[in-house]
Amino acid sequence: MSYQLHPLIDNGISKGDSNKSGGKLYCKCSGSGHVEVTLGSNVAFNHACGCSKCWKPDNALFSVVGVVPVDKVSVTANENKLQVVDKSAVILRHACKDCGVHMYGRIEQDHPFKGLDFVHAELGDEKGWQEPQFAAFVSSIIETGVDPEKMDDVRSKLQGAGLTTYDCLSPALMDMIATAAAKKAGTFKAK
Ligand SMILES: N[C@@H](CCC(=O)N[C@@H](CS)C(=O)NCC(=O)O)C(=O)O
Ligand SMILES: [Zn+2]
Ligand SMILES: [Zn+2]
Repeated sequence: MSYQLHPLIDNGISKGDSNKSGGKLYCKCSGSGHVEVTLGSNVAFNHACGCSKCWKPDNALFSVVGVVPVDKVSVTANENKLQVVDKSAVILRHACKDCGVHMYGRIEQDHPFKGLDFVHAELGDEKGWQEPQFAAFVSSIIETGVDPEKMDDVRSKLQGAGLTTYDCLSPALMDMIATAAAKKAGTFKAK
């Protein structure tokens, strides 16, 4: 193919290990200068994201990002190298000042996903992280410069890799957001 979706997707997705209970993530700085984040659980809702805000490896059109409870995330080396990319975003993405890799994204404001941190498990040198489950914000890759005429091809490649494509989040995640909104609005109907 003339473009890369993501290294974890282009060559066929490998299943994760359901017993995996965490591991370490490293930024791309070499030697002892890397930022290290230790996760105390596997990622959940791991997915490809085409939005312009999520960190992507070189030449990839998509990010792969999943969530971990905030209390399972700790920065275990070189935390002083982290800075927030965009303080006005919902997800405060903490990136390495030197290599630019996003080590974790945290939500501080009131939001249905508050309490979950967004991480890129591919930054770990260990295998077994949950494999990508779906592709989100697919149309957003146009905003990063992809020719709109390539979209059918991109979607069929994602689907061929086993990823259902969405132009926002998956139905399960959109339902969680709408449920929180309904509770706020007073329109929520419990079963
Ligand atoms: N089309 C926009 C979509 C951005 C967007 O909404 N990203 C989603 C998926 S990561 C989100 O939840 N963003 C919240 C945030 O970035 O704070 C873009 O590509 O920049
Ligand atoms: Zn770095
Ligand atoms: Zn994103």
